[in-house]
Amino acid sequence: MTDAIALTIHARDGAARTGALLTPRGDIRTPAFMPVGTAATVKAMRPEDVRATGADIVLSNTYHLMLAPGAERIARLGGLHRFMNWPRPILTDSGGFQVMSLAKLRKINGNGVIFQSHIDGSRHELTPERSMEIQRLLGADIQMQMDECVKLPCPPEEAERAMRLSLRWAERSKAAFGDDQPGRALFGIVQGGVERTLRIESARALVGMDFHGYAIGGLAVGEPQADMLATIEAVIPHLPDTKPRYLMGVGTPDDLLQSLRRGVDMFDCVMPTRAGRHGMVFTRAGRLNLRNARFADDSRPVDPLSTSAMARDYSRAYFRHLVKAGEILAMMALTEINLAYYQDLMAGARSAIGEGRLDAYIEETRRGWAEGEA
Ligand SMILES: Cc1ccc(CCc2c3nc[nH]c3cc3c(=O)[nH]c(N)nc23)cc1
Repeated sequence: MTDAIALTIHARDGAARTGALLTPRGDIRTPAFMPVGTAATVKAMRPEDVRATGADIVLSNTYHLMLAPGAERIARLGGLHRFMNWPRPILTDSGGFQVMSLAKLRKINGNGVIFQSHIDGSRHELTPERSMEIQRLLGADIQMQMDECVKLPCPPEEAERAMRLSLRWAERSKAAFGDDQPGRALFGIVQGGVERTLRIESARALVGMDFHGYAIGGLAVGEPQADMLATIEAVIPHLPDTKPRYLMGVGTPDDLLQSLRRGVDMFDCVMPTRAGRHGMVFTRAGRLNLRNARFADDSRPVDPLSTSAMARDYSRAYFRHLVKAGEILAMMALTEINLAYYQDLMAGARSAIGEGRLDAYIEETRRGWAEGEA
């Protein structure tokens, strides 16, 4: 068993790579899509069904779990894997991002962030040390440094302030992670807004601290795809080739393809699960808004080529009926269909990279969306 979490690369196609992150709790095939399980559940899905879509790892959240049910309680109950009955790898975010986007009356100072719970208004402080303590109590296999992600667009001096604060918090997170968590990893998070020089300085400083992997943060916050891709192209050459690269919060199927061909290994996004709960499904022929009246008499399956039986064995008309009626089965089924689509997309990319035909795969996938009679 490897001491830390090691990335083995099986094949390359241009800047893209396919391989696996080997962890004590199981291998993570890359490029990987990681379903979001914010409050210790991938919403509307049982863990065995999440696994059946092809997921090797799920994400969970320091911010949500520290507020409810509490990190110490989860630790007393055997840790997060036991608590949510997910024996495979779990990655937890450090909480700072969620505080800034969810909490009330939050205030960042050099030491950390003070905020009021969005649940009951109770007052909390989250520091790099406390974030790492929570992630350790949860038992996360991949832990994230505490950072500050600025909203875009923002003035360069604001991006610089947050980038430098994130570097100071990177040092403190690494010290608090310690060297007594074999088989677990700590990832640094590159910040710097859309400022090329700040991004490069952040990446080089983090590499100097020697993390197990590196996330590109500060994106998927409303910037155009071109800005996101330019930032990835600026950062990747400054990250170690044999360590994993995780693009946080990204994205649409096209975002994933465009990013993995530039060398990204890991993705997370709420889109497939959130869209599924709102009646929108991803298919090989593009997106379907199943609330639309045009599906009322459409007896065709959602996506006959999906690995999900829900996408093959039920009609669009049936799912439109369920969505309009607010039936719970709609949320369950459409979430599963979307997660299966994202996993199928990643599996196709892994095979294409392995066979040196990634560009053709991307071309034929995008053609399916364009031509699809979705
Ligand atoms: C459960 C869970 C949900 C969400 C996330 C990622 C949340 C997320 C971002 N989402 C969109 N853009 C994002 C940027 C950042 C970022 O810069 N830093 C951090 N720590 N998280 C981000 C991680 C875990």
